[in-house]
Amino acid sequence: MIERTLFSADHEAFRDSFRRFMDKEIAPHHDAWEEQGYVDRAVWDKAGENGFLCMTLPEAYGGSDADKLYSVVQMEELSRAGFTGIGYGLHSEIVAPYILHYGTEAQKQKYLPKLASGEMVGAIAMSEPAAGSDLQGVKTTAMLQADGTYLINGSKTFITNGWHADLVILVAKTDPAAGAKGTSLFLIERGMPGFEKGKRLKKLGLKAQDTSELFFDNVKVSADQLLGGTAMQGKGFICLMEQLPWERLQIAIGGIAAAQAAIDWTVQYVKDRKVFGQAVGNYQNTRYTLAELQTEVQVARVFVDKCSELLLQDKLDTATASMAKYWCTDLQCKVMDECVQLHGGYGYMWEYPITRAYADARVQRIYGGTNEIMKEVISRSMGLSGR
Ligand SMILES: Cc1cc2nc3c(=O)[nH]c(=O)nc-3n(C[C@H](O)[C@H](O)[C@H](O)COP(=O)(O)OP(=O)(O)OC[C@H]3O[C@@H](n4cnc5c(N)ncnc54)[C@H](O)[C@@H]3O)c2cc1C
Repeated sequence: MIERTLFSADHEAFRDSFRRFMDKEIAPHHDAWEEQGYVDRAVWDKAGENGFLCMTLPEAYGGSDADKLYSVVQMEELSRAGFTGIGYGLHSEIVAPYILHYGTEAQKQKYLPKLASGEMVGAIAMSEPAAGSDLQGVKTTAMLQADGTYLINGSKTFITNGWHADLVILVAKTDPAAGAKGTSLFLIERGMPGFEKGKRLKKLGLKAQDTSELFFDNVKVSADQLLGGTAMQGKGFICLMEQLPWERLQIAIGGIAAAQAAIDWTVQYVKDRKVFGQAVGNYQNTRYTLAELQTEVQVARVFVDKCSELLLQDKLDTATASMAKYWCTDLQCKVMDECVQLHGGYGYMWEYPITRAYADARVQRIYGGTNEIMKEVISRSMGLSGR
């Protein structure tokens, strides 16, 4: 295996300490959380207390000024262990950065320390029942009123951390006739009159993740809740586009870590499992299958590590990140399928981690922009267009 050069000794020490945290605070409970359909709120507080949320924020806003590789380590560890109910990544590396990059100073001071401490759980609400890939088709509106407030109406679905969320970055149209240029981002807090959570959605995988519907019925907010203030009205789509490379790379990072874990479990399983008087791992089909999967995951990891390097240098472009997202998640699903096969009937039993990993993997090709949309982005970067 090619030695990874991405991480320093400090990153690896952090990996050890986060593993200890997972062993103590997550591992004993994750099965029960899958049964109940959400993680206990306390696991957010504990992560905050231990400095595991929003690590890359500046210290002035409650973070640790850590580089993004600490977040990469955390994502890898959660994915490797299959703790897919834990939404720290989206909270720390998607929601908080929007506020850090585009928020007013008052918004940063109001919300970032609470996100870092775990006092607030964050979510981002783009998708709607009739608008996922086509975000320009968002129907939720935030109409400016004569008194300077905004009146918000609409609904969102499939929102990660949605049920626990105390703070939601909401994508809404401030000028429905203006297409992408009429899109703005709002900061919506739990308890604002007219803002209601819908049901937690029952899913094929990510059983402990509180993915929810959100409803907005005449929610009246002041201009203070417009992310970045009135100067940012109509600029929401640009913010969404700017954040895409890192968001997509995060999915690829998780995908490759999960795929490697699946290979490792399967190697152990096929050594132990005997059929026709010998280990399953002795069969050439098993050995070649695992050799092929390991080769592909190794190749993918080198590419993803390179993308992380580019990210640190601020050079990761959307098309390259889209390649990582599409290719690594396709590979993740292929690895899970082959590894389930090598487990035989046990690979179909929920108590086996490979079964859960198989179910959890499927959504990786769908959210964060579907893999078809990734190919649209990549082909456009090659000067190709369907229209
Ligand atoms: C578990 C889970 C968590 C999620 N978390 C969040 C979240 O936190 N916040 C949030 O806002 N959203 C979230 N989503 C929503 C997710 O981002 C969308 O489901 C995704 O973008 C796809 O949109 P859609 O479901 O409307 O599918 P559609 O857009 O209806 O797509 C249907 C099919 O058409 C294909 N398609 C669409 N357009 C094209 C095209 N131009 N060319 C070729 N094929 C195309 C798609 O690839 C797909 O195969 C989550 C979804 C899930 C399942």
